[in-house]
Amino acid sequence: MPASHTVRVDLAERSYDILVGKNLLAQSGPLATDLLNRKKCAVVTDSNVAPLYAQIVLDSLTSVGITPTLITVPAGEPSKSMAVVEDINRQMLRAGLDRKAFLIALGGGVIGDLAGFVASIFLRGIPFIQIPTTVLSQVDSSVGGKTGVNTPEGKNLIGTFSQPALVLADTATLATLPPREYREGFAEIIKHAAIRDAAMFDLITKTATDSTLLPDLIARNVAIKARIVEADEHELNGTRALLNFGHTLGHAIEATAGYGQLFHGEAISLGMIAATHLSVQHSGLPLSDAEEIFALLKLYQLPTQLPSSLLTDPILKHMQHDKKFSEGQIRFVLLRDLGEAFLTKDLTLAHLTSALEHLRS
Ligand SMILES: NC(=O)c1ccc[n+]([C@@H]2O[C@H](COP(=O)([O-])OP(=O)(O)OC[C@H]3O[C@@H](n4cnc5c(N)ncnc54)[C@H](O)[C@@H]3O)[C@@H](O)[C@H]2O)c1
Ligand SMILES: O=C(O)C(=O)C[C@@H](O)[C@H](O)[C@H](O)COP(=O)(O)O
Ligand SMILES: [Zn+2]
Repeated sequence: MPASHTVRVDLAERSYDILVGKNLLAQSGPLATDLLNRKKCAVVTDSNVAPLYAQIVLDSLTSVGITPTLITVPAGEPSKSMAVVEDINRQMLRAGLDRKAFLIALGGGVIGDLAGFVASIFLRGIPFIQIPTTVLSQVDSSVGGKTGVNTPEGKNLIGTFSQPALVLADTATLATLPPREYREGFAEIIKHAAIRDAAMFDLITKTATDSTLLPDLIARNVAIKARIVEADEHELNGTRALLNFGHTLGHAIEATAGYGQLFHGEAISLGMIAATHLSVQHSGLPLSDAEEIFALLKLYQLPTQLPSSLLTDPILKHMQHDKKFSEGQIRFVLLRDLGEAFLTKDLTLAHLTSALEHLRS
């Protein structure tokens, strides 16, 4: 069955398709062969996804004469580490994979970031295909080429820009997501709408009670990211930085909680509420718009209050290790209106402290 939606990411020689639809896993072998014409590959996945979906992908690969090596890492954010990167690279070397091999990242954003990074450095780089299996990874992390791992100092501090050759977003896989992991992805969906497309709020609201709308929402929502990445692939001209809405404090909150304690989307929900509050105070965002964002995050049962165990000082310390903090200045994304984001360096630590206080009230 063909994909129900195709979104093209136009990046000259690094262009690729995002296919969105049901039962794409079973087509991964023929699609990979048509595109790459390579005979060996690593399939990197995690311990939750492997028993559910690895065999379908392995069978599809072998059906077209590709020899796959399955590599499974423990599920969860702590696997996004340099130690696991080294381990995967060494497993690939021991399996005899060479520069003619390719890699498939099968899983959520953790696997996409981790395995995409491995592909970008293994023998100085081999092509890779993203097969995202969470809402978050289908609308966000599988697209745009940001790969990498965390360190105790902060999120995503080691990594590369490396675009996939193809993204296969099989929406049938979302049926097995636990509810908390399903809902988490809507934080990034709401983020895309908040920064670029206020009209999408309606579809996001309707999808909460009608999941048949999900493939359409995913395709339309990931297209927002695709257009932004096309305009600023390497985050150089200020356009791509808008995708960091909610992330300046969100990443710091996520790292302070301890990787995996608060999910990425949950931390970004808190970061967006803080950024929305600052937008009302500093950039004229109407309070009713801020309330609309808040209501949508609530609808998807995302966190709206900072856990009391997370103290302000450690959060601000983590924030100062982030890529968004440089030469004493904080890069922050605010909203002027729903769907209209902009970048500022005018906020101070005092402003962020007050936004964190707001998150506690
Ligand atoms: N590169 C980017 O542009 C980008 C964008 C957004 C987020 N991220 C990163 O993505 C990561 C978060 O991704 P995530 O939310 O997908 O987390 P995740 O990869 O940890 O997946 C969430 C959980 O769901 C399980 N799972 C995955 N697919 C499943 C399925 N179909 N059925 C049942 N269980 C399944 C996983 O094993 C895991 O336990 C963070 O590290 C974040 O920093 C990267
Ligand atoms: O693709 C981007 O650009 C994003 O900012 C998407 C974010 O949702 C994602 O969490 C990203 O990893 C954050 O980027 P970082 O450079 O701040 O680590
Ligand atoms: Zn994010």
